[in-house]
Formats: sequence, structure tokens, C-alpha cells
Amino acid sequence: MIKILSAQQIRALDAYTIQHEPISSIDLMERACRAFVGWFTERFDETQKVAIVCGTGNNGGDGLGIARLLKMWGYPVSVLLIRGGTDTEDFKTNLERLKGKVEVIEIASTDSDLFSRYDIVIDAIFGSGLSRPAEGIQAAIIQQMNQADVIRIAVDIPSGLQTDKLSQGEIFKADFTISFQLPKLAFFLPANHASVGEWCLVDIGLSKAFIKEISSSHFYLTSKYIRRILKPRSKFDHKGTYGHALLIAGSYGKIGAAVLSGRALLHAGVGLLTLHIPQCGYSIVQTSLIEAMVDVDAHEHFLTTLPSLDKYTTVGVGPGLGQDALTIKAFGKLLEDFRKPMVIDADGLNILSANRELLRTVSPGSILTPHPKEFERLVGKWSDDFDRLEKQKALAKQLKSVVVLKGAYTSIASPDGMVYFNSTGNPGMATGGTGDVLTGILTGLLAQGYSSVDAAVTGVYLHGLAGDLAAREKGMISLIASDVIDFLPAAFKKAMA
Ligand SMILES: NC(=O)C1=CN([C@@H]2O[C@H](COP(=O)(O)OP(=O)(O)OC[C@H]3O[C@@H](n4cnc5c(N)ncnc54)[C@H](O)[C@@H]3O)[C@@H](O)[C@H]2O)[C@@H](O)CC1
Ligand SMILES: Nc1ncnc2c1ncn2[C@@H]1O[C@H](COP(=O)(O)OP(=O)(O)O)[C@@H](O)[C@H]1O
Ligand SMILES: [K+]
Repeated sequence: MIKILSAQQIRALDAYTIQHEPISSIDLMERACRAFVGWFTERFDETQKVAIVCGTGNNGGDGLGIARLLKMWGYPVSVLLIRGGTDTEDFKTNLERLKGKVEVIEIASTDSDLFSRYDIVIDAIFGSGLSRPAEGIQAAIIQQMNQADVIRIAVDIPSGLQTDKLSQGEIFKADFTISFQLPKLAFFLPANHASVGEWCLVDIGLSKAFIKEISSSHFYLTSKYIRRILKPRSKFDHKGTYGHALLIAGSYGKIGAAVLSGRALLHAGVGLLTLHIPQCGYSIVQTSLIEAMVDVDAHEHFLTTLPSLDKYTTVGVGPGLGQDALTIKAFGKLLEDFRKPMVIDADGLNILSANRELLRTVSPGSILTPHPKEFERLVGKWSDDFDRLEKQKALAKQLKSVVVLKGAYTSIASPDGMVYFNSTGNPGMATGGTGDVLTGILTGLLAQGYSSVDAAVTGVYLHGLAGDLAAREKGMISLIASDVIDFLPAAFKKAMA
């Protein structure tokens, strides 16, 4: 799991590394420059004409160092320098080291067309030291960089983008952001995608001991972390070891949701599965999910009655349920009677939004899986992505449950204020039914005894990984929810390898 640190914590991390490794600040900067150049030279050849736009802080210092190294590699490089503010010591040193090696053009206005003779523009104006929106000459140059017909690459973070709070004003629109060691919170928020582009991390040897010790409430999920959670099977395990899940899903015209969810639940490793469905779904489910048992509702078309709940380890509820008055009543009774953690999705969430008194009865430790529209119904409109994140944390705390907000970088908020951003998944999964698949996986993991947070984190990761493996074979456009289920076994194998 990778910690996501605030701008202030990143500064402290830099300072700690310098003091305790120990390494001089300029040598650390040189390491950052080399790491950037390592990434760059693997992708672009020496025919590319490169402009590096530098400010006068340490991000600008990085830019100058990168210019010197790229020149050594044989790239045609120019530095465009924007004066203003105080020059940092490492900036000054790197400017000195550049003398006679690379052309440095000081730019004081944007009158001329600065970028038409370049193929690639590297942005080193502001890094994590940005303290207010870019304005004046910096803003005008960022604007011109954004309009130029070039490949845009940001050093550490796009200039103008705040690391951990709402950004305003002109922001560099990177095709690639090469970030030093740790990702920034800003990278995970939808509104920043156009600025951050495709991002990657390069290791610059910042203190691992400091990173381990420092507290953070934001994390980025890694395969290593998931492998540690997943439990291998033991010789004498039997189906009772892995729980009996009850899935309440489907209504007339939406029995497919129950089938998708149920299939995923079985492949997630549950011991036993019973589906509770309306009568119209009986033959469909019995023929398509032969491993599952079926309990039939009193109603032909939707949920109105509940089976006896005692024997179930956990419940997954919501996909394709509909919102008939009788369904709402049965759902309310389910929340009241089943006091163990359960997974609530789709119409389960919509019913909660429309019948807010039911929120009080959500069993602590449950997992709620809204997509952004369902989340808006639950918490109201948000003013920006940071506000949305706060609302997600608040709901998790209020319900003492895990709130999984689905989308790119699905975020998982735990009741104790932690947020985990998922690293798997792709836009091929933006297709009907993939959410139902996730509900099945999460219910399956809860049934097997994983804690709610572990089940949510692991399930979201595996769901995305299955989607990635499916997309590799089928492509994103043709990918359907069933493909995600088909690749779930491969995802489990890969995650546990
Ligand atoms: N030893 C270190 O501290 C290392 C720092 N590194 C680089 O240093 C960067 C951070 O450097 P700095 O802290 O010097 O800051 P920046 O280079 O990000 O910012 C430059 C300066 O601009 C000022 N400023 C902020 N917002 C402004 C605005 N809107 N308009 C005008 N001026 C503004 C700031 O006060 C700061 O002095 C990182 O992003 C990274 O690129 C790397 O070299 C790795 C090592
Ligand atoms: N652009 C994307 N990147 C990664 N994952 C995505 C993307 N779009 C959708 N997904 C994933 O697909 C699933 C969609 O769920 P949902 O909207 O509930 O679908 P449905 O209700 O049709 O089942 C979520 O798990 C979401 O994270
Ligand atoms: K930058």
C-alpha cells in the first residue's frame, strides 16, 4: 500500500531524507533528475526537440538538471526560464552547472509563439511548493503550453495543480506526469484528470523509514498489500469454513443482475450461496447458476418477503431489486432483522436515499457501493471533488460502515477515516452489470470471514484486476460484465501468486 502524503508531509520527507541518509539537497535533486531522465529516454528518441520551462524554485531546479542530462544524452534541448520569486539554492547551483551547455531563454512575455519549434514541452515551473493559483506571466505561459501542438510532460506535478487541495487558475495539461516516489492526492480526483494525464512514479530514494512512520489517512492500493490480506485455503477446510451467503437481487426484467452478482459471488470463493428472487426468476437462476440454491419470494415479480435469516453469514442486497412499496418494506425488515455486516448496492442504496429513516438501521460494518449518482442521492450535491471525498468519509463514519464510491480510482472510505484508492480497473468496465459483479465479489469475501474493510479493499482491487485481464484479451469496447466474472479466477490467481 502506498501512502499519499500532503504537500507539507512531502516537504518534511525531503528534509528528513537529506538530514538522515544523509544526502545533500542538490544530490537528492540530481537523483530526481536522473529518475525523470531514465523514464524519458526509454520513451523518446534524440530526434525530439525538447523545451523545458523552468521556474526558480526546486521544481525549476529539477528542470535545469534534467536539461543538462538530456543534453548529455544527445537531445536538442532549450530551457525557457521564467524569473520571479526567490531563487532556491539548488536552482542557482543547477543554473550554474548548465552554463555553456544548454541555451537558456529568459521569457518575460508571451507575445511570441514560444513552442511551435518543439516536439516536447517539459513543465518545471511549479512543483509541490505551489502556494496559490498561478497568475501573470506564469499563467499566460501555462496557457500557451497547453495550446501548443506538443507532447506535454510535467515534472513531479503539473504546474498550477495543488497537491492536496482544490486548484484554481491556470493549470498545465500534462499528457504524462512523472511524480517523485509518492502519488499526490490530486491525481485521484476526476476533475484533475485533464491536468495529470497518465501518471507514473519514479523512485528517488526518499527515506522509507520516515514514510513508514508518518501517519496518513489516504492510501493507494498495491498488489503486495492485497496478497497479504488474501487467505490461502487449508487442507481440512470445508464449505462451512467459507460461509453461507444470501443474495437478494433481481426483479422482473432484471433477473440478469441477480445472475451476474450470484456468479461473481460463487467465483469469489463462498462456501454456499442461496439467492432469494421473485418467482419469475426461478427457472432462469436454477438453470444458469446450478451451484446455487434458490429461495423464492411470495411475489411473481419483485421482493416482498424474506426467508428465515438465521443461517446466513452475510447478505448481499440491491442489484436489480426495483423500488416497489412492498420491496421497500421487505428491505426495511431485512435491515432490522439481519444485524451482521452486509453489502448494500443499487436499489438498496436508492431505497435508503428515499427513506432516510432506514439509514439508522444499517448494520455497522456493512459495505455500501454507490456509483456517483447513487452517492449524490445519498448525500446531496458536492461543490468539488474534495467536498465529495469529505462527504464520503462522513457517511462512512455516520453509518460505521465502509463506503465504496465507484469509478476510476474507486475510493473506499472506512469508518475510522481512512480512504483507499484502487489501482486497478479500466473504462472498459463502464458497462451495465459490472457493479452487480462487484456486489457479488464483496458479499463472497464477507461471507468468508474477511473484515469489512479487508473485503472492500480486496474485492474492489480484484474486480478491477479481473476487468484489466479481460480488457487485455477482449479490448475495452467489447468488454461486458460477464467477461469480468470469467477473468475473476485469473485475478485471484495473479493476486495470490
Ligand atoms: N530536496 C527537495 O526538497 C527536493 C525537491 N524536489 C522538487 O522540488 C519541488 C518543490 O520545490 P519548492 O518547494 O522549491 O517549490 P516549487 O518549485 O514548487 O515552487 C517555487 C516557488 O514558487 C513560489 N510560488 C508558489 N506558488 C506560486 C505562484 N502561484 N506564483 C508565483 N510563485 C509561487 C513558492 O513560494 C516557491 O518558492 C518538488 O515538486 C520537486 O520537483 C526534487 O528535486 C526532489 C528533492
Ligand atoms: N473508467 C473506469 N475506470 C475504472 N473502473 C470503472 C470505470 N468505469 C466504471 N468502472 C467500474 O465499473 C463498475 C460500474 O458499476 P455500476 O456503475 O454500479 O454499474 P452497474 O450498475 O451497471 O452494475 C464499478 O466498479 C466501477 O468502478
Ligand atoms: K511541474
